[in-house]
Amino acid sequence: MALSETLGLLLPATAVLLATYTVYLAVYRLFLSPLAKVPGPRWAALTYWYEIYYDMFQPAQYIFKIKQLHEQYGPIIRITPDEVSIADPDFFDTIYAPGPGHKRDKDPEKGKALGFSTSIGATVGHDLHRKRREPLNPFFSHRSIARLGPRLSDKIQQLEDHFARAAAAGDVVHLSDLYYAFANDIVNEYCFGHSQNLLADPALAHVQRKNVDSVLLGVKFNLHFSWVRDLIQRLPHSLSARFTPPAIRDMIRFRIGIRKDIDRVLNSAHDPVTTTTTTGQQQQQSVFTSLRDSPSLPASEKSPQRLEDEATLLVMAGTQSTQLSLTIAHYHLLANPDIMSRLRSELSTLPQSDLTSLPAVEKLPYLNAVTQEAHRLGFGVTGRNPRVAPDEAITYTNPKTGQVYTLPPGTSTSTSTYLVHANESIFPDPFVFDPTRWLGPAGLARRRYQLAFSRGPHICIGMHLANAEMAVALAAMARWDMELYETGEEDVAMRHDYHIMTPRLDSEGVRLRVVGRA
Ligand code: HEM
Repeated sequence: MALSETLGLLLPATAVLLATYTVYLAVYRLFLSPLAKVPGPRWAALTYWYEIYYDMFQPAQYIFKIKQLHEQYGPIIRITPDEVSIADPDFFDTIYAPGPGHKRDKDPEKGKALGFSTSIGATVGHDLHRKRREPLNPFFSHRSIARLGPRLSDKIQQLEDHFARAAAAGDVVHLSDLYYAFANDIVNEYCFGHSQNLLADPALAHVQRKNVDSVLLGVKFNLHFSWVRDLIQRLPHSLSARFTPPAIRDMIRFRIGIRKDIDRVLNSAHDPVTTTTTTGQQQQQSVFTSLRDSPSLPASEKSPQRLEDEATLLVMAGTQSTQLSLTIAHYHLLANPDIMSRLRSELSTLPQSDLTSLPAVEKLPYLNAVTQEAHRLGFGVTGRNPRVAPDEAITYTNPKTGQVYTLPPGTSTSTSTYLVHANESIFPDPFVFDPTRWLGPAGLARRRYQLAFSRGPHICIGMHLANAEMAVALAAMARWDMELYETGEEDVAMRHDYHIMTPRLDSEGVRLRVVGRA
């Protein structure tokens, strides 16, 4: 048979097959799927293009649309053909932190957005995640972080030197850059025993921060079209470089730097680097020397590629999220003099020598409340981070109608932090920065709705580190009189969800002038 005849038969047959499959898929998704009875817009049940529209054409807006849809359809809705959103703050733990005996996997599709697929943050399976996370946990306990006090003080001194120089010269301080550098130096030193001392070079910090922002702007594309990224990565370097934007090239350089650090650690495998604490105990110097020596991890888990993934996540998460919470807190302290004055009067109750002491400042209730409120309006990881119960059905009863929904094992289910932190019944006037909502018995009761660090097996490993950084940095900034410079609430308010909360896209970050010592 001639080629043209074969094609003449094959093309219509393929078209008929495709059309039949499309009709079958539509009928399945709308009527036969176990999720068919879950309320929500039919377009969202029918096609992923509904989500793609609100992620890509309305830049990173689906998170807000989902809140609107909940107001329209109720607390449980289907937001993609395979994912259900439940806007019930009291159901959060069932999805994310169900307790012993219940497994929760991550949704494998969502991990594609960021890359570093073998890091704990992107590990899909419950058991593998546990195996990878266990050797890391001791490093990030409250006790371990408490030992960092003196190192934090050095970095605070560097930060204050910038404030002092800016006060003398009348310069504008790019606070977002300084906090980016501050958090980056600390997490690098903790992971590898050294940093690039970014705080000494705010201009470089600016470039790196902007590059990370640009990379994050690509997360929605990577989420929906990860195959394009994978394809580009498989091209010869000379070709792929043409399609690679400058920010991604910088990210590649960043990963090459991380790999060098990992190689250095792995190559000193028989010479573990240890330090002696003030009590004379020997302790591992850095996170990665410890991972390298961990007896619970098989060799395959210590491959350079896996450790590179782990380190990339730790450094990125440890820098960007902490910078955001610090910047939000600092902005609101300057924009609301009454809040600043209450913080200062609390700090004035401490002896002078304790003002830079981590154990002393982290116990201050109002300073802690300011931190909590900054975390709340930072919304933690804004990407929905759905969970999948691999071997049990999840049952949800709509409290208003009494209707029961049974989501079969394997259903991707989520509650975004935005749905909880912006819930008026828990946080009245949710977009107002009000630390007092975390004080007293009512404040204590509200803590269970603080989800900035999530909960359950994937709870943020760097929570105590971030809080320690917040405590010492906020105590330090309160020692200075500052004025915001060409900065408004739009520079710290969530306007997009690019995995983390993103303010208006043309924001320069928080900038200020330092008047002098308070
Ligand atoms: C204010 C600062 C921070 C916030 C709001 C924050 C928020 C979060 C959230 C919400 C998660 C859970 C994501 C999920 O459900 O998959 C998470 C995970 C993680 N965070 Fe943080 N984080 C912060 C600081 C840090 C720091 C300082 C580090 C570095 C030490 C860090 C490292 C990680 C890692 C490695 C994970 C993955 C944990 C796992 O999947 O087991 N984060 N973070």
